Amino acid sequence: MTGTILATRTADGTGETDELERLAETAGYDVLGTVTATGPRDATYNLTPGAVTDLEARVRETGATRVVVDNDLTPGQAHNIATRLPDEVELMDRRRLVLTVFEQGAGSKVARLQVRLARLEYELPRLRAAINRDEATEITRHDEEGKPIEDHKRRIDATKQRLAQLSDPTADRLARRAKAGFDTVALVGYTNAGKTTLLRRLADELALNSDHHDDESGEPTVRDQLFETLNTTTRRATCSGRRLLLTDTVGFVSGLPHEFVAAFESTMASARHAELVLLVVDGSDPRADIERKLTVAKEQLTDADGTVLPVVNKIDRIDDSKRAEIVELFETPPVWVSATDGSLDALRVAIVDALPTAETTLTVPNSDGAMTLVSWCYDHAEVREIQYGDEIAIRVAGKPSVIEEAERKATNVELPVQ
Ligand SMILES: Nc1nc2c(ncn2[C@@H]2O[C@H](COP(=O)(O)OP(=O)(O)OP(=O)(O)O)[C@@H](O)[C@H]2O)c(=O)[nH]1
Ligand SMILES: [Mg+2]
Repeated sequence: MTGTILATRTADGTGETDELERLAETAGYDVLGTVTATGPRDATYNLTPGAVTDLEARVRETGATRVVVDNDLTPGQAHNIATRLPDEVELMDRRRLVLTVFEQGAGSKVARLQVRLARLEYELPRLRAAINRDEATEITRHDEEGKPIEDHKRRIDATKQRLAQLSDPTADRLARRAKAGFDTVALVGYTNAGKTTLLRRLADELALNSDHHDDESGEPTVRDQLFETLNTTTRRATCSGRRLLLTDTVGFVSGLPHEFVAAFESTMASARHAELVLLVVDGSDPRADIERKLTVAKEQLTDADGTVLPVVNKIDRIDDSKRAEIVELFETPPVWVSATDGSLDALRVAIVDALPTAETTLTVPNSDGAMTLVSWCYDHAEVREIQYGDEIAIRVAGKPSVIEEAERKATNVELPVQ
């Protein structure tokens, strides 16, 4: 653990450091204290001069070896703050901290390359600024040719090329699966909302099989940390006879630095192409946070193909008055759940209701072929009613392409041999 001091700036004195603190803890830093600057933006530090003086004092008094500033710092601002701090203190801005957390969490090859690209892009303007200040010697001592900017750019290009070669198969995979009769459902939402916990509950209660794909490292993990899920995980579930593929995604974060958009891209692709998106919200957050986080989510989901179903999680931690207070934030009524306590039946019903559904009645001669069709219907859709006689009438509902296939199969059922 390295002793860390956080620094934030707010215009009106209502500083919010929870998220920064959790990010720092997720990175494994020991947070020793926070300095809050109140007042307008200051171009030299992006803090206030008074706060930088406080920061300097706090660092010296606690022996902290790292400072994390909540705002994004230009290379010049970073330099100005760094010169006020003891030499051994590492200074990072919020972006650099998010990068560090991503670096620790990236599991798959693609995720690692995306994080590497984000880091190289983050470093490029800083490297330029350092060279302009004639202080490049330290940063560039590994660059023997002495062309650090060109080399850096070459590394960026090489990383982009490797990423392109490993092009993300998410969209293809989802299209294939949708064709194969699966309803694709993605869980999205702010980091720590409870997506992974919910996925595990739904899959555990409903799973016939689990379906693992390349990008994933086994059982999805749940820890009280941000960005616990950096790689998507897909598991199979069955809901009212319908076969679902549930995909977990990395949590959103507000003010996502642009370098990370690519890192989020592959996980967001699964959400964008899913037939249904469960937008998971932590109901125990303060109302204002929920509102802010919903705005972030909406931005990310503007081009989603499917229906978006809001799900308010952690209702074990809220009372009726809190519910009444937050319900008005939603354009469509949310489903209320607790992923850790209580039943998810209402959610399962809501999932099936929200999926595109077709219904048909198949009438086929009573034969062995009919029995095969009946059992196929039970495996792939919801059999709502069945009547046996000389003919068998099966009223069945499910994914439209599955119902079409059932109709095709029904026309091929042959008369029984007399
Ligand atoms: N009290 C309570 N805690 C919950 C509930 N659901 C999840 N949690 C806790 O919330 C924390 C975060 O849950 P995760 O499932 O990892 O959240 P996530 O949305 O997957 O987070 P990221 O992967 O970081 O995006 C864990 O400590 C869970 O145990 C709930 O219904 N009630
Ligand atoms: Mg998760």
